Amino acid sequence: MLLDSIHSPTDLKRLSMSELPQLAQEIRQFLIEKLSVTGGHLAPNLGVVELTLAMHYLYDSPTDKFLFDVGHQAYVHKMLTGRMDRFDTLRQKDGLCGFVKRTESEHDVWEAGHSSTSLSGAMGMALARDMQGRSNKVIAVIGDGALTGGMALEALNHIGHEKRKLTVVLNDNEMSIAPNVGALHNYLGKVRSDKTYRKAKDEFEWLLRKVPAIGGKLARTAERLKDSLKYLVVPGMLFEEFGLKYLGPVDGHDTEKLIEAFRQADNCEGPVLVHILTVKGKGYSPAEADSHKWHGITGSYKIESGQVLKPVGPPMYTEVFGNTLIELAEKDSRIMAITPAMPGGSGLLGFAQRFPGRMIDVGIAEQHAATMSAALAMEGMKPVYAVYSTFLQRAYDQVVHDICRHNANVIFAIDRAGFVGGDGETHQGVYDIAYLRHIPNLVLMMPKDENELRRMMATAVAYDDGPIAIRYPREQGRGVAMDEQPSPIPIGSWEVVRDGDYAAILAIGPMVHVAEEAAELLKREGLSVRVVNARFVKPLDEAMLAQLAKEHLPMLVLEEAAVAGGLGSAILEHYAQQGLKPTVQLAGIPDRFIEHATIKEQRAEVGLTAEETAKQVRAFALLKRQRQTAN
Ligand SMILES: Cc1ncc(C[n+]2csc(CCOP(=O)(O)OP(=O)(O)O)c2C)c(N)n1
Ligand SMILES: CC(=O)[C@@H](O)[C@H](O)COP(=O)(O)O
Ligand SMILES: [Mg+2]
Repeated sequence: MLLDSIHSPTDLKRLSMSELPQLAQEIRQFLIEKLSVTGGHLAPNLGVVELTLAMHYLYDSPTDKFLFDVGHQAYVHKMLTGRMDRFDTLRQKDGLCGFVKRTESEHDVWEAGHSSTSLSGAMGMALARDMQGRSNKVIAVIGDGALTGGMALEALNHIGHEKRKLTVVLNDNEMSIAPNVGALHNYLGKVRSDKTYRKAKDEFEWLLRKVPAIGGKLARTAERLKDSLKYLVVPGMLFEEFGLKYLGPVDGHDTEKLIEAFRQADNCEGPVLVHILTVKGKGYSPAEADSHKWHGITGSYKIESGQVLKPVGPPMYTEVFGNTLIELAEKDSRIMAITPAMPGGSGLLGFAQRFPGRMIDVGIAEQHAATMSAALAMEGMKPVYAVYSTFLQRAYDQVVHDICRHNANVIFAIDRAGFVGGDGETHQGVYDIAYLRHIPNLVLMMPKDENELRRMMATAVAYDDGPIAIRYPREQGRGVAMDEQPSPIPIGSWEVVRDGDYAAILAIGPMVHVAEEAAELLKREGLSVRVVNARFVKPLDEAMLAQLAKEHLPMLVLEEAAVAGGLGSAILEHYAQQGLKPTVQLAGIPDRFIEHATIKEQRAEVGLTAEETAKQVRAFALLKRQRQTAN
């Protein structure tokens, strides 16, 4: 096996070009086998085997900078840079990160997780290089999906302006996670299939090669003619208009052709875009046939059959959301679903099938999705903006400026709220409470189980007074019975799920059940603890807060979200404004990033467990005695 001899890019360079196809085959086999146990982003990585080989074969990483957009397709890069032996730990606690990770290797120069940042990174690295008089290469690999992200176009615009030397490799596999959407996608499709240009270009080059060595003038004319021919037929001219030289399309699975194209790019002045055509999932038939499903696999699969092993038990919150939205949309034709490139992950495929034209996938464009939703609401529609908590971070200003300021009646369906597990720190949905609750006009709520999610969706659709957000976790429901006709919940009303008079735990979402388990543990010690489902972050249930203060119950606020700016902070602010000083302790995510692991491990890492919660509540007794002694 050639692969056994590869421990660094230096080892790779010792191989002959003719050995690379075999190595590519071995890399694919390695990925298919390893990920059949660990899960991960199989299809994207199978599509970039030859590309990554060509880059490491021709260039000198880390002197030459490789920037992988999103970074979910960097497994081959990790294999070639000495991390093959760590793939059994992929996306696991203290294991190999599923994205590029600077602390893992000197070859990992640019981290991501969120898409469309690589071109800005490349521009910055090229600028720094030039300011420091260095001469290294800068190569950014960006997919056709990530190219629909606004940041990428901002960077392209600047790259074309600066005209500094760098290479953009556009990895065009016609797929985002779902099939890619948008004018850019259609445009690239023309280049992929433009037989006229490809035939004319090949014939022209054949002709040029036939004519004996052409003198300078005629060569320059020929070059100009080729460019004008290109201008006439090749739609890839968009990039030339942006100020980048366009090369391609190149077969993205032919290592030799890729190396030739990169060499050509290296010989050009200024920025170059090399457009490569690849197949997402290349080399594994189930993934080639359905690269949407095989974009990212959570869990394991059977290699031969391609059967993905699904968790048994209640449906994910996402599935309950998708099914409930269909029910609601049956009765309300104003309802539209908007997704920034995540129709599958957000549970909207059924909705799209049932209501063609009422599910709008805008591509990787969270900002555009938000502002467009505001306009839809202003014009009498009932837009449901379905977005992961972490990706909504991209649209913070649009939420403030275009939705809440207008009090636009947009419904936010914020999925992946809380820890997300294997995707780790770039994807944790733990900041949305902090970045949303301070915005005027917004209602923010989170259900304790899947039935309450349905009730909150009914609440949101019935609510016409402005923006309203529901956040829910990346996990299965609790297996509770679901109301046939979910009834709306009074806005701002919390729920006492367990009575008690020793202390109170105010919890939200899945933490309500952690609180109930903690209360059960404490009951065995004779301590009766009240559990409140503090399901509205905004508005707070001020009547219940007054009651709790009046009873002098010490309180613990339990949330799977950043403590800073979270629900607990809101409660402390409320009491401070009332001039009250009850005992309120906060339990949530501390001021640091939480890396990849299972959700259970991530919760344990920050103490969001029944045992830790019980310990904190038990400490109230000590606090009480200390206070009594002091008085
Ligand atoms: C800001 C942001 N929005 C959404 C996502 C989710 N996401 C991850 S990869 C991906 C598709 C990327 O498509 P492309 O760039 O073509 O790469 P490919 O997977 O096809 O290689 C999306 C939408 C993200 N990572 N970042
Ligand atoms: C790389 C990326 O951002 C997406 O593929 C993300 O990993 C999807 O997350 P879920 O698996 O939670 O849908
Ligand atoms: Mg793609």
